Amino acid sequence: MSAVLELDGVSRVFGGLRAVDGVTLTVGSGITALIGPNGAGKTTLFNLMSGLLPVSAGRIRFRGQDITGLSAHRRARLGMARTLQIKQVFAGLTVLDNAWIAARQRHRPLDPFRRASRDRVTRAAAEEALDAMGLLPLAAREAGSLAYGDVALLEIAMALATRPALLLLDEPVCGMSPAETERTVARIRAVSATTDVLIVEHDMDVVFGLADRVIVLAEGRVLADGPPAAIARNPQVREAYLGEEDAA
Ligand SMILES: Nc1ncnc2c1ncn2[C@@H]1O[C@H](COP(=O)(O)OP(=O)(O)OP(=O)(O)O)[C@@H](O)[C@H]1O
Repeated sequence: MSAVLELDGVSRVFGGLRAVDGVTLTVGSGITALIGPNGAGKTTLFNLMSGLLPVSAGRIRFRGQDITGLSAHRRARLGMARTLQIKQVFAGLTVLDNAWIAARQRHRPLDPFRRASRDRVTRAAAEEALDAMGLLPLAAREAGSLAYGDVALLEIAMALATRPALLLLDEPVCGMSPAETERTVARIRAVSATTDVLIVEHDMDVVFGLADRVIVLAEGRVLADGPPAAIARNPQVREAYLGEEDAA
């Protein structure tokens, strides 16, 4: 089985600080969770993967292709989709239009004469993505009128509408009620049957309930990498988190 995403010695330096320090890892099929104490470098690593930040050193391959120097936009067109901690939907547009705009970014036409068939593909991708997130009944609603949990689901739907090979989710249940969290977790689990997912998440119940594999980052380095049960037992991981609690 080949990995969808491969990082080899990836580092990112901010001034004198090595926020990400020589990370080598692969992201394979199913749901991979990236966890770690505050300041471990998770967000920075996520931004390096998606191309929001350039690496200071190392290489990144996506579906076998070296993408180290590619912009976030180019990575998206190759099939990498991401959501951000700060929700980004067009509040004045309908739910369907939001998904449609997202779908169109990936399925942009090269041939203007094929516009009609392209529009069908775009619309189908938008509707499938909304359906996957349970949002089809809200398709005609203005996105700005949605409950917080539905906005978060719409954001994931917008990423899915590009029909990605890899979906990167940054704290997808942050700020949600327990009921919204449960619903979102079930949707992400269903999506993972057809799309590989990498999730950065602080909620340990979500991580250990959802992930097939957990990668623990501490001080910019990979501390542990394995199935959830082994990670939960790992003494170094426990120590990294206990240290955080002591400091709090
Ligand atoms: N743009 C930046 N400029 C300078 N330092 C930064 C920048 N972004 C992150 N850092 C530093 O890099 C380190 C890693 O930060 P990062 O946000 O990646 O960690 P994190 O694991 O996502 O933390 P949290 O769980 O608190 O969100 C921190 O020490 C942070 O202060």
